[in-house]
Amino acid sequence: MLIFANPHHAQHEGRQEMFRGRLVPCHETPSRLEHVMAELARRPVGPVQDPPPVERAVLERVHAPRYLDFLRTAWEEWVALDPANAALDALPSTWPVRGFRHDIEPSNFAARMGLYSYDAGTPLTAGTWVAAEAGAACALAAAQAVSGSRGTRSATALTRPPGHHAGFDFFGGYCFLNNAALAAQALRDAGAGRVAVLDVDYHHGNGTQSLFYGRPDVLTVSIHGDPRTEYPFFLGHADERGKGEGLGFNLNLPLPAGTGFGEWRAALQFALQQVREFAPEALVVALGVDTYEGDPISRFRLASDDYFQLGRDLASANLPTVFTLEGGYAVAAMGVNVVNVLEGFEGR
Ligand SMILES: NCCCNCCCCCC(O)(O)C(F)(F)F
Ligand SMILES: [Zn+2]
Repeated sequence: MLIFANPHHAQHEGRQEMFRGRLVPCHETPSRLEHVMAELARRPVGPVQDPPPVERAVLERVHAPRYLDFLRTAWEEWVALDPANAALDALPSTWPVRGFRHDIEPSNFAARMGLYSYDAGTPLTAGTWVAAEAGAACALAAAQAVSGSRGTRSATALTRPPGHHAGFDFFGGYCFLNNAALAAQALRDAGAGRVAVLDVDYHHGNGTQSLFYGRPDVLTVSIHGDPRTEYPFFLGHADERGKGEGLGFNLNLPLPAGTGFGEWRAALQFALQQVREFAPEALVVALGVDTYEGDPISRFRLASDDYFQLGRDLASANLPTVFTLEGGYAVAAMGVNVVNVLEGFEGR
């Protein structure tokens, strides 16, 4: 397995997020990835390398140019408003919900923060763009590594910030660039006729679903906490099956809070069966380990040893596979749980 680690991830370190109505210290911290890197040093599953730079045109295969422009310059705009802003993260506070217009881009910075986001839990900081772009580079390098005849069997984008909540032109849920979607699109552009994305993070991959919802060439499957009670709340129900020629190529498997590995694994087996029937040339796994029983913000009950089984089950699909790191907030167990998946996948 080739591993591409984000050398700039620590440049994204939010101070506070709006969480359950209060501003609290961020859950999505640099130490999450540091724990994974430390565990990989103890239990190597393959060579770890920096990714090559990413080209803007490749990011535009998934994200809107005006959104990318905004992300790249948002921090300097924020500080230009008031030098004191340099000591604060930028957070949105007003959003264009139903009935508002999205076609005209206001010149007001607070308005543009809201135009390009959907929650106030995702602080934008001085280094966010550099970190997010380098994370996308990891995902693209991993996709490249498994592409074509000389492709390796598996590759992992070891990165933060995560990506699966980010859409065509919006950030949220700690995500800015959709790494799993970028990998899937890159696999398609490298010649894979069909690609499946399987999202095993605790939270529904709303961004990934929305990006491919009308397309039959990318199957998107997500196993997650029931959105009636769990974030992101407003997408992820079982009746969302795709639209137009993409109808039948989106599958949501919402599970109740409190779900244990037995029921969760049954959903995984069903998801893998649908992937097999789709017969893709490659698989992207949006790997969040916030399904862990000790996760502070999530409510499934997987134990660390269950992640070995998850890795083995994913390997049973027998597909060239790209892993993108998504969520997981029990920081001390983060490294063990992620490496358990990768070791299980590699048949260790
Ligand atoms: N009252 C619930 C508030 C939840 N706050 C946001 C949770 C974001 C989860 C992010 C994630 O774990 O899905 C990702 F993989 F993207 F990192
Ligand atoms: Zn999550």
